[in-house]
This record gives sequence, structure tokens and C-alpha cells, in this order.
Amino acid sequence: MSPRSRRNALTYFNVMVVGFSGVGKTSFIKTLMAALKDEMPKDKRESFGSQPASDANALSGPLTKTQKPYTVTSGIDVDGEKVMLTVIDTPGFQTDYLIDKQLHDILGYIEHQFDLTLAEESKVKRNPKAVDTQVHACLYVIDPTKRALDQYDIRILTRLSERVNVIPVIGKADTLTLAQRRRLKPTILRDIYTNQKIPLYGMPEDEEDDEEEEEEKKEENDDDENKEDDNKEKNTTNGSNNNNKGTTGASLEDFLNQFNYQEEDEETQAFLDYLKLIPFNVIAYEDEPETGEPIAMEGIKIGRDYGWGKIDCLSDDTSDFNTLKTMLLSTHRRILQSETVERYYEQYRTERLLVKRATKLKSMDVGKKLLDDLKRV
Ligand SMILES: Nc1nc2c(ncn2[C@@H]2O[C@H](COP(=O)(O)OP(=O)(O)OP(=O)(O)O)[C@@H](O)[C@H]2O)c(=O)[nH]1
Repeated sequence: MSPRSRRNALTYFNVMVVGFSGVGKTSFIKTLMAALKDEMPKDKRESFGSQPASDANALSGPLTKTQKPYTVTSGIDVDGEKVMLTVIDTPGFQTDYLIDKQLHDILGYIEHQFDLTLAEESKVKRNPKAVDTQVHACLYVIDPTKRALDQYDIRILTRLSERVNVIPVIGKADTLTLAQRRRLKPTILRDIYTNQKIPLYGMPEDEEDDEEEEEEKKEENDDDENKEDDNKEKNTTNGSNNNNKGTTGASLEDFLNQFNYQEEDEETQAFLDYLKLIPFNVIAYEDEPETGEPIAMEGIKIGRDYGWGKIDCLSDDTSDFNTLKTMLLSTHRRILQSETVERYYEQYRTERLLVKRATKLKSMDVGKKLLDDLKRV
């Protein structure tokens, strides 16, 4: 697509926010929408025309507990490109008993969007204006009161990452001191990368299928001169085109230390920047209890007032909110979109086809058996 037609085309980008109850999911979404609204003049917003169905009023008024998933949509301009951003808020996880049921519902929502694409693809005449509702990214908001991920977080993250690009975020980061932030981050990463090997978005993968391993060994024997390159190819990053692999038992920091940032291409640099920052620390704005609007503060549009000090939610000095926003909407958006199609949707489609084939074969077997039985009668 030429840069010009890319500018005119409308692209859909859908982000889901998931986590335990009370970690600040709805507040984060309100902060994101407020920040985007602030960046984009009203007339430009209106130029997007009709928007996909969304619960436009869901974010207005005082904060309440989210009871069922809902979406909020906003047309935004990203580097001259029209993006229809939809954010999906989900009810927070609560008790052990409900976690699997809630997880099942969330995964069901994600899979339903794949089914919609499958149905559209199987039409003789496809709708060129079909809305892309696939979930391109899922922010998992981690409870800042935890010292590390617990078994539930690990279970949820593992299941989610089978279907969607999962990005870890620490909510309410203002409730942590700098030392606490510094301790929590590596602990979370150790669990995700070193101990549990959960393939979240961008995570280096160290598991190779046997075929690949054998091929590499063969290549090493065949061409000694290419040894150095082959070693580099032992690394692969989830969601990236580069082939950089982690080493079993090593930390994410060890993995990152293998790179010479300046010498890498733009996409690898984008991944290195991302991996250095996860899990992102975010702080949501403080709302007026009656209206739900940001509290009024001199010189700060969206922030929090502690009495002893104020913070600007958009300032890079206090949180990673701004960086996360840029990463999602600008530097990583296209990769997240293509990963959704190439990795998750394709995987889902293959699974569905296999199930269909197995059912067909089973019914053929049953039919054949019936015929055989009838012949015998
Ligand atoms: N200090 C602080 N408080 C926050 C922040 N974000 C949200 N809160 C507060 O945390 C409480 C819960 O926030 P919500 O946004 O409703 O949390 P949620 O995860 O959507 O909760 P559920 O709807 O139950 O799933 C509210 O009292 C918010 O004001 C934050 O960044 N810092």
C-alpha cells in the first residue's frame, strides 16, 4: 500500500484490558481515552464518520465495578493514519472458583472475533468494509500489592498468551516506592521469562522444535565460517521478524545484553526498547467522585493530587503511561496486528479445520458402520 492510500485507509486496532478486580483497569482506560481526546481536535475526531458499536457512555460518571465486558471506541490520528481504536474493558478476576469461568469467557470473546473473521473469509463475496474486531493486544494489569506473580496470574497469563498478544502492566504504580518498583519488575520478569517461559508478546523464545534444531546443527557442520551467524540465529523474539533466541535458565537481562543496540535494525530496536520496559508502570488519573472527570489541578490536565505533591499521569518522570501509549498505537501497532493474524488467527483456524475434519471422519466412520450393520441385517 502506498503511503498516500495508507493515509486514507481506516485501520482497526483493538486492545483488551484484563486483570484482577480493583487493579485500575477502568481507570486506565479512562486515562487513555482522556489523553487521546486531548491530543485530537473535535473536528478531526468527527471526520472518522460512524464508529463501530460501542458503549459510548460507559466511561462517564463515577467509577463502578465492571460487571460485564464493554467496548469504547475512538477514531484517532496516528502519524497521519486513521486508526479506529477500540478498548475492551473486562470484569476483574475475583475468586479461585470464578477465575476459570471468567478466563473461559474472556477467551470465548477473543475466539468469537476469530470466528467472525472465519465466517467473513468463507463468504463468496467478501465485504471489503468489514470491521476488524480481532483483539490485537491484551494488557494484563498486575496488582501492585503483590510481591510477585501468584499461581493465578501465571495460569491466566499462560492461557491468554495462547490466543492473544499479552503485554504486562503494573497498575496504580503511584502506590509503589521506587525501591518497590525496582524489586517487583525483575521478580515478575523472572517468573515470566526464566521460570515459567510464558510466551507473552515480544518475549524471546528458547524452545525450538526438533526439526529446526537439527537443521541448525547441519548448517553449523556444513559451513564453519557462518558459525557466528548461526549462533545469533539461536535467538527468536515472539512477534518479531528477527531471529534472536533466549538461553534456557538465563534472565531477560542476559538476553538483552547480547545486543548492540546501535547496530540493530529499527524493528529490533523497537523490541529491545519494549523488553527493557516491561512490565509498564501506569498511573491513572484521579477522578471527581461525582462526575468521574479528572480532578482540576493547576497546570496538570490529568493527574493525581496527594496533598504533599501532585503528579502528571502523562509525564515520563512518573510512569510509563506515555511510552506504553506510543508503543501500542505507533511503534508496535502494525506488528501486533500482523502477529494477531499470522500467529493467533492462523493457529485458531488450523485448530477449527482439524476439529471439523475429525468430526467429518468420525461421522463417516459411524455412517460406514451403520451401512455395514444394515448389510448384515
Ligand atoms: N492510587 C491510585 N488509585 C487508582 C489508580 N487507578 C485506579 N485507582 C483506584 O482504584 C480503584 C479501582 O479502580 P478501577 O479502575 O475501578 O479498577 P478495575 O480494575 O476496573 O476494577 P473492577 O471493575 O472491579 O474490575 C478506584 O478507587 C480508583 O480510583 C491509580 O493509578 N492510582
